[in-house]
This record gives sequence, structure tokens and C-alpha cells, in this order.
Amino acid sequence: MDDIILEMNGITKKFPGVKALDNVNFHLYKGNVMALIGENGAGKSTLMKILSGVYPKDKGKIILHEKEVNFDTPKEAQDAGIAIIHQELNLVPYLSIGENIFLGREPSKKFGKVDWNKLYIESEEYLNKLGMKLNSRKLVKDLSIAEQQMVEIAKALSIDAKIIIMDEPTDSLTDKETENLFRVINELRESGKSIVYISHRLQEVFQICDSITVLRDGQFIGEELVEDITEDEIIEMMVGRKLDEQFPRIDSKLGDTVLEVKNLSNEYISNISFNLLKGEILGISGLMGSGRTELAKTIYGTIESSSGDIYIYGKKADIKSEKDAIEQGITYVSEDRKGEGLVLNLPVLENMTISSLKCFVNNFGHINKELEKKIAEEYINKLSIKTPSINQLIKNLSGGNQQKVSIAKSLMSEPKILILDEPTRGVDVGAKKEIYDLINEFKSHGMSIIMISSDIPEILGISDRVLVMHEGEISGEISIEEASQEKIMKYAVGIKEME
Ligand SMILES: Nc1ncnc2c1ncn2[C@@H]1O[C@H](COP(=O)(O)OP(=O)(O)OP(=O)(O)O)[C@@H](O)[C@H]1O
Repeated sequence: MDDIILEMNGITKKFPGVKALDNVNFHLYKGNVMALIGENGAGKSTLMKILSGVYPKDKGKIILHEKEVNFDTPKEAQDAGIAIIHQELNLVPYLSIGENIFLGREPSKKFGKVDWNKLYIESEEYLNKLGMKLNSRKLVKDLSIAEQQMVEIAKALSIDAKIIIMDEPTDSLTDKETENLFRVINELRESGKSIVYISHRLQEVFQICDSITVLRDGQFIGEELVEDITEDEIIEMMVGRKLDEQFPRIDSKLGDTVLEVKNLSNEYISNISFNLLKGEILGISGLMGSGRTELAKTIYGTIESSSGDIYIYGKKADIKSEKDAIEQGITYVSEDRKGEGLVLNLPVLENMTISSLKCFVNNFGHINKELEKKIAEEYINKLSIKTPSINQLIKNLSGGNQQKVSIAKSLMSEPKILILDEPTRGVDVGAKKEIYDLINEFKSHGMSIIMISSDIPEILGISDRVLVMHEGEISGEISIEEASQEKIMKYAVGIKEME
């Protein structure tokens, strides 16, 4: 571990109203995977954006291979061997894999003509090194997220990056794709590359990282070897206190059927039937692509059904759009919050209240601005949303905090039925607990909740009952008393008969 290749010392960065980084230190070693962790808004992405030349720092020093460096542009960082793979991958969709890998650095023949043959052959060689058999003439838009990520890693190899930064790389990957990514990370480590691994998934940190650096509120808290630390100790470093019970289950009496779905089908789902009781949390598990999100969107009216019916309180409901669903008391919080949930150029306040403005209308038909602000601030406190003010543009919030705003927005319309799709993806451990507490609070007021999640401990931790989906069908229903990780996984891979 002595082989230090990068030191960031005393890094400070201010944005209007926020000190994102305050005198932060960060070290990286050769052939080492360093986890960079901390709560939402702790400053992880900002620190890495400074390292990769996206943002200038206000103060501090960056020492790379024992020399002080300063990167004014991403290109300068790239030339120094630093590659960053952002959460929102940065490839050009309508260019081929090869063109993306060599963008701006195309190999040329005599007289400066692009050597296309070389470009495509070398691109495939880099991909082969990663165990990927892809035709490098294929357009990036036709690749899965996991494949695009591999193209980004191939690009990093092609610039001979010594440092590769991965920001929440497994967020949109299936278990199998994650396994493949870990294989690639292990190979990169063995070949002497240094990797920064930003993640909220502590299990993964233990699986793939050698050391951890923890930030909290823009400050450096500590650096430890993974083998010397426990999960609880990491959490304590992250949140600055011990967390009590991670899954605060409340057992309340369940009521009558609120929602009944009968033989619902379309091109994504087949013959789905289930019911949801008043005050129930129904967990929906299954592998990515099993039709969970499509089921939610069909109930919510944003995907059309070809047959089947939905009943709310025993009455047949005709839901053809999001508007119909909200009027019938159903709200859906999308897993793709940036794409579907939020308007990035609007402030936090408007994003939160946009679909529940009628709750703030006074007797004169005007919006009661004071009430709107008060309630938005209550939610900011309840969900510990880190923002300098309710007027901050949502695009300037950290990813996890954007997510919390999106959840707050849905909760504000006080639905009878709340469908949460991956509610804690990208959310830190402390905030996860706050979201579970909130879900429980709504449950205790009689709200019925459908929670789609890839996180099986979360499904087991707070659901009253679990449905598992496989290839567009419900492959199993398990009471919480009988549910286990193994049972859920069996149903998820399509084994219907349990021995
Ligand atoms: N361009 C910006 N303008 C204003 N504030 C910003 C900007 N980028 C980040 N911030 C603020 O800086 C702080 C640190 O954000 P950063 O994105 O680095 O956190 P993070 O640790 O990566 O969080 P997450 O886990 O949620 O992604 C946050 O308070 C965020 O709102």
C-alpha cells in the first residue's frame, strides 16, 4: 500500500451557499481499489470532478506521481491518465463504439486521413481485454447500459489511464452484469491500475475494494483498510452517529382490499393478478427486466393494458393516464427520477409541490405561498434533504438529494396508493432509514404501498408480503414470515415449484 500515486491535500470547493468540500485529503495507491463513500451531498462527486478537471478547486494541492498538477479541463486530466466514468454515461449515442473510444484521438494514416480500420480493430482489442465480444462498428445507442460501461472502460484503457474513477457503477446493472464488472475491476487492479469506486452499497465495498475514504458534510473523516473495519463502523463514520435498527418494522393491522389487479396483460406483463390491502406494504422483487416497472406503469396508466381490470375499493377503475391515476389516489415514484420525476431547471420548491398545488389553494383560489413553503420545508427536514434553500435549482443538488425531492413530491399529494420504484437507489444509509420511517408513517395512517426493489434485504425488512416477478409474470407470492433471500431468488430466476 506504500505505492502512493495520487495525493489530494486540503481541497476546498465552494458553490453559492454551499461549502461542498472543506480541506479534504484523499490518497490513491497503485493497484488498489479505493472506495469513496459518504452520505448524499457529502462531496464525493465534487472531489472526483475536481480530480478529473471538470471543476476548478478553490484551494488545495493535487500531487500526481510526486508532481504537483492542476487540471483546467477534463482533457488535461485525461492526458495525465485520469479517466472518469460518470453515473450518467457520457458516450455519443449516434456514433459507433470505435468512434466513441477514440473520439478526438482518431488514429490517422498519411495526410491526416482517419485510419478507420485501425480504429475499429484496436477498439475490439480493448473490448476483448475486458472479455467483451462486440462489433466496434455498432452504434452506442444500441448497447445496454452494462455494455456502454464497458465501452467507457475500454476508452479508459485506450488512453492508458492509470486512475479510473467509477461513480456508482452498478446502479443500473443486473447481478450478472455486476459480477462481470467486478471481474474486470479485479483484472484492472492486477494490471496495476488504481480505481476510485463511489458507491452507497456497502456490501459491494466489502466485495471489491481494498480501502475506504469517508467524507461527511464536505469534510474528510478517515481512510481505512477494508479488512480492518466493519460495516457498522463505516456507517458511524458516514453519519457521525450509531444508527439504530436499519429496518424499523411496524406491525399494524391490515385493512380491506384497496386495489385489486385482475389478469392484467400487455406486451410486457402477462396475466397479473394480485390485491393490496389498506395499510399494507407489498414488496415486488425480481431481476431487472422481469417486468416490475412495466407492471407499475400499467397500473399507473402510462403503459396501456391489452386486457385485464383494475378495481379500487371494489369499483372498476378506468386509468388511461397519469392524471387518471392521481385522481383515483394512485401515485408512482419512478426509478428514473431525473428522466421522469423532476424538472432539472426548476427550484426544489416547485419540483416538490408541482403536482399537489391544489392542496395549497386558499379560499380566494390563490396559492397560499406561505403554506406551500412551510410544507416543503417540513419535507426537507423529514427527509434530511441537503440544499442551501428551497430556491436552489434541482440540478445543483447531489444525486441522492434529487431523489429525496422526487419522493417528497409524490408523498405531498397524499395518495391512497403509493407505488415506489427503487425508492432508495442511490440514497445513503442514513437517508434510507429516514425513507423507511416515512413509509412506515404513511402505512400507519392507512396508506397502501407497493414497493419495487432490487434490494432483497430492504424487501424483507419492511414489506408485509412479497410478490416475485419473472419474465413478465408473477412467479411467486410469499408471506413475510416465510420469505427469505433464497426463496425470493429462486422465484426470481423462474423456479416456481419450491421443494
Ligand atoms: N454545480 C453545483 N452548484 C451548486 N451546488 C452544487 C453543485 N454541485 C454540487 N453541489 C452541492 O455540493 C454538495 C456536494 O455534492 P456532491 O454531488 O459532491 O455530493 P455526493 O457526495 O456526490 O452526493 P450523492 O451521493 O448524493 O451523489 C451538495 O450540497 C450539492 O448540492
